[in-house]
Amino acid sequence: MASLRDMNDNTVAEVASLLAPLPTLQLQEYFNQLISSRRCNGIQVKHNGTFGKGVYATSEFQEDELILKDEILVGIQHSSNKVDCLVCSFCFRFVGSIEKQIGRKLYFKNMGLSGSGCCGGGGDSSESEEENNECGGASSSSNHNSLPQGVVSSLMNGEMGLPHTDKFPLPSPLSCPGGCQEAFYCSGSCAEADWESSHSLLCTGEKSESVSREALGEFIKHSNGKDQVLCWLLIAIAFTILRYRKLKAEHVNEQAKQSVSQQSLLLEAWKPVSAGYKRRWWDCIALPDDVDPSDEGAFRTQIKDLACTSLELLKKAIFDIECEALFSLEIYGNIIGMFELNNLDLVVASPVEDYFLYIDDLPDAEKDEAEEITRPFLDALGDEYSDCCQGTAFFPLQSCMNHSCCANAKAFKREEDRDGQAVIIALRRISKNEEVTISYIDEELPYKERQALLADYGFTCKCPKCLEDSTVA
Ligand SMILES: C[S@@+](CC[C@H](N)C(=O)[O-])C[C@H]1O[C@@H](n2cnc3c(N)ncnc32)[C@H](O)[C@@H]1O
Repeated sequence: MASLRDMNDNTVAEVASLLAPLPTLQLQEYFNQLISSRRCNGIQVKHNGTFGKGVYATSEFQEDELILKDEILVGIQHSSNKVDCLVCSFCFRFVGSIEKQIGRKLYFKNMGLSGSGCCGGGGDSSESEEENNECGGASSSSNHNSLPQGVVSSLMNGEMGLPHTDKFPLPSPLSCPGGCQEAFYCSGSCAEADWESSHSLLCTGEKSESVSREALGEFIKHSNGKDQVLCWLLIAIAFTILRYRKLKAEHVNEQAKQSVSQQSLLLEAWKPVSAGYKRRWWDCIALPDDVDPSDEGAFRTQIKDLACTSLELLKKAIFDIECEALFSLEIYGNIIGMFELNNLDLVVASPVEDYFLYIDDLPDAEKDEAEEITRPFLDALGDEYSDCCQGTAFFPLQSCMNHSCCANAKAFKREEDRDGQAVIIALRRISKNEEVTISYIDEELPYKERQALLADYGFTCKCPKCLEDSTVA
């Protein structure tokens, strides 16, 4: 087990430097670059003096105006949601066709595998799913009439077509270039970007660059059975290793110009993770409701033991001696802790929902004609016709937003936002220099419940609403 005790002095020093806060100037430079690459010029990230970094408006925003669209650094679709929605493994856009989406879902449903529900299931959230995604309502029966498997298969395989689906074209799914049959993409550029950023190390197919595909499979199985956050961690470590290798390759080409140490290359590769707010997983994880406060110590030890076990599996799967520091328990705990404190729901609305709403809105004669064909499928899907893509992700800029129970912004997917990016919209006018805040919790809850939920993030909220409510609570 890679505890600090087992590591040589160099690696111990490397772990310490990875965990040291980034110098202010470097941090500022990193976020300035990120902001300009995202083309969201009305904001800046800066320290607010009281609780770390925050996002501030550098120009005025009007109500409903877009403040920020942030790309995912590391994200995952919930494993239970994978049978409900076929999406690009990199950008989370729906792929295939309406027929394929419906056929596939019914196929898994007939096997008893589907059914996470649109607004149910999965993952810690710093934003309510309701706000991220509005699930509409075509009239559907909750009576799940199953269809013959032959009909379902021909729909899934593209042998059977449904009316009006040409209005909802989706990109054809491209298979993983590594041959894993688990990742699919909406385009060659997404396939390439995913391969380069993490998937080449995580692919279980024949072209995998992992140390052991068997160990990788074991790690994934273990994580899905315990806590999906471990899969997220696997991607975060693979991402850092591949960034390191890329920087090293670039450096080898530039070697004659200047000499850069292995340690500084790893520090540079680690910067996106380094810039995130973090604490150790077993220190910051919220105590579940069913654990008695007197058992808190034992619970935290149990979480640390889980981290130790999964770290062993991870090392067998993707260990890289040049990045040994990443495989220490301290780093491991801090990456998961960062995720726990910063993750945002990843939600992408379903084109299948749009399709049935479109049919429902057709003029009577056309609607009757279409529904004769579509109705059995809608009935078979039941309320799950509108299931959206659900997952969880870390967004480097959005994660700098602090909380307020009377926030001036929120995460909200608009009609046109059809991929996994985080979209932040102004809830009211925001003036220049004002801090942009979002609510991590349901701000309509009573004061005490809000504070209890926010305790999981390690702070007591002192926003104007809390200050006022605390006097009457
Ligand atoms: C998602 S991060 C927000 C950015 C963070 N301030 C940073 O320095 O990167 C969440 C953490 O920020 C701090 N935080 C956010 N909102 C806060 C608030 N209203 N009061 C006190 N601390 C807050 C807490 O430590 C929380 O765990």
